[in-house]
Amino acid sequence: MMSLTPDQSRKVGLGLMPSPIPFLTPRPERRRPESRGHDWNSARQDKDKEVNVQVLLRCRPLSDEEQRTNVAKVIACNEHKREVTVLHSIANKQVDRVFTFDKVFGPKAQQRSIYDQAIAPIVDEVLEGFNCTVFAYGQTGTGKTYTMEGGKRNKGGDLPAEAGVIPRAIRQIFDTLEAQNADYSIKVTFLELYNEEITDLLAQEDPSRNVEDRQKKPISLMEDGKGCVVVRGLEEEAVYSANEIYTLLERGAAKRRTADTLLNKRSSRSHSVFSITIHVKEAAVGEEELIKCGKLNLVDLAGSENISRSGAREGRAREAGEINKSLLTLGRVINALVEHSAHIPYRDSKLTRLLRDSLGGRTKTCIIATISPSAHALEETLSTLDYAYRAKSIRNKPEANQRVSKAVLLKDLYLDIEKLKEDVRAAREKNGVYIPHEKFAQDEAEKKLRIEKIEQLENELSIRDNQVERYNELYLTEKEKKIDVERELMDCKMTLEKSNNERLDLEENLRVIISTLKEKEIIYMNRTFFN
Ligand SMILES: Nc1ncnc2c1ncn2[C@@H]1O[C@H](COP(=O)(O)OP(=O)(O)OP(=O)(O)O)[C@@H](O)[C@H]1O
Repeated sequence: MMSLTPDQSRKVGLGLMPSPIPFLTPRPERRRPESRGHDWNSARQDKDKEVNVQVLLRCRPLSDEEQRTNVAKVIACNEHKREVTVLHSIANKQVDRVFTFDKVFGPKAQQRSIYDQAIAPIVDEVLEGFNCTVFAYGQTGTGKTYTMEGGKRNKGGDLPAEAGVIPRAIRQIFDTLEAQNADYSIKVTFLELYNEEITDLLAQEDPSRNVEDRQKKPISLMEDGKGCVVVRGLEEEAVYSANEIYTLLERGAAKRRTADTLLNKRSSRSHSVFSITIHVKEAAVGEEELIKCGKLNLVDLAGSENISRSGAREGRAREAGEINKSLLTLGRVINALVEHSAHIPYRDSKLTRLLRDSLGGRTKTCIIATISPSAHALEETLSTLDYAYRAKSIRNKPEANQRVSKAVLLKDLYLDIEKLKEDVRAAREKNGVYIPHEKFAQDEAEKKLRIEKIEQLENELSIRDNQVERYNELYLTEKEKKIDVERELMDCKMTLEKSNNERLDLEENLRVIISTLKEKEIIYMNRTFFN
């Protein structure tokens, strides 16, 4: 079981779903925010409204190297028609393929324009209390990280033109809340999923701990009993200004593992999830102060290319295999959702467990598919386009998070503190991890139910096995009977053929006899006539 260090216990962060967080209001003296006109009742009325996952397509420009070597371009983007055309010829015959997406951004599209058109409205939804996810999907080197994180910061602290979705989202959140004079808190987490293991990209190395302790990152995924996935042991970092984000991104980027591949020297072979949780104090209703909460997940997936093409070998085979397992499961989840299958294999990989609510759940989701215009990447580009096109038909039911009263939030926090104290005690005494009594009882009850279910399934399986065995025996008997009948049929056919041949011989003989008789009759008549 995992144990927590006192340092972690201070900062333990929970969940892809918003967790109760201390209300860090930077300016308590500020006046109440003006209402932005959002009607929470209407948000609740929207409960059953299904919306499709939004899919955007971004094609990067040819790199300097590609331009220098005159690499052919096989992609044409029509932003106005929201179409991307893959110029393709087979045996001198032009067989272009055209795909339509919710938005298409060509090689000239600027980071700012993509953000303003596609992401800013999503961040507005987060500020209204929704959970939203944006994830980047595509082949290595097509610009996923460029789109999500973007270029380096300017010295002055302004956003550079190359800033990606993450810094722009943080800037928009701060700007909006400041303009409203809102009381708010913003917290971020940054995790990496690599070889089905989660690493906290924001966790500071504690030099006082020994190497073994440092390597043991007790981060695990847990279900919270309400169908939500919780990342246990993840540090939540409070952010007080938009400029701080670069320090966090740099801290995270430094920790991200990269491996050289034949396609891209510093190819990211892991998935990363950057989450921003916002708590905003709303106008008080009577005595009660209400707090709304929204969460934005920004997911940068590992390169989608297949293992053989990326040149991953031997030492990295496991690594590549695991990454593929997560992406394959993501593909299977998308297929199952599109085909309305009864079983969606979310549990088959950590990535799909993490993204569960974003695919077919209550989260608003947007996928940015990134492609290269180069002829060399044609095969992967077509596969990304097919994948992204399929994802367009996934339907989610976005639901705004319930507002919580400050009193309830504080109560939750006190409970959390108590739990963390117990965790620390358990860690100090090195006797495992503290689990509250109710949680333990609930886990035990679930375990009992699961054991009963397994027994029931085993019984059903054994009944089915017996049936299968019986049917097998029946099948074998029938098969033998069939062989006998076939043999008899063959004998009959041979007898029939023999009889037929005999009949033909007899008929031939008869014909000879008749003709002989006729000849004799003529001779006899001639003799009689001349005599
Ligand atoms: N739209 C773009 N405009 C200009 N340069 C771009 C664009 N997209 C990507 N690039 C450049 O292409 C290179 C590869 O991009 P990036 O690292 O973002 O790819 P990636 O898809 O994240 O790859 P990986 O899967 O390895 O993480 C970088 O040098 C980046 O600056």
